[in-house]
Amino acid sequence: MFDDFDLVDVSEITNEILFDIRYATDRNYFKKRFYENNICILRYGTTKKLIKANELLMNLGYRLKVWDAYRPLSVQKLMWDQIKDENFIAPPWRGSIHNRGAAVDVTLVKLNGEEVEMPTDFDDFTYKASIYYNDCSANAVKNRELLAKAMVQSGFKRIESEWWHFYDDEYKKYPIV
Ligand SMILES: C[C@@H](N)C(=O)N[C@H](C)C(=O)O
Ligand SMILES: [Zn+2]
Repeated sequence: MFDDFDLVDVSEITNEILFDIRYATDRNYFKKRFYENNICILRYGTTKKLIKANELLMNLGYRLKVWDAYRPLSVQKLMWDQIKDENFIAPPWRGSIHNRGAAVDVTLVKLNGEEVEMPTDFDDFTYKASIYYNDCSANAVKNRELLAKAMVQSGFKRIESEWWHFYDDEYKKYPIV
């Protein structure tokens, strides 16, 4: 039906994953709406991996909630202009894996959608967002690592500076669009 390269609306492929695309609202670090539509777009190849991670988590009583997925390069430029810190935002001349439709910002919720405790909220651009930050509750660390284990088992990689950010380990086959 789809080719791995196709950019798809993930909600048309699965209804098991929740979406709260923060940049389609002003509930984000920038307090600004960047996207016109509240749609989660990813490469189909990446979507299949996300669905696998969600299945693993559903077996444990959780599911994924997506905060960000494909991001146009024009938005990357606007964000870079305000942050200019490569720990937290990819510079537009290199491009983000979000711009390839192969990175996703996700958190864990219970099956009924109830939030679970995590070390920080989305886009906390401080050391508290690091995957090595443990000066928070043991429950928050446990939930962060549960999320990461399911994502990594499904073909994603982590970055050190943001616990919610995961990228498809085959991202290089997808160009920036
Ligand atoms: C802006 C932030 N949510 C983000 O996505 N940062 C990563 C590193 C990126 O820009 O690729
Ligand atoms: Zn991200």
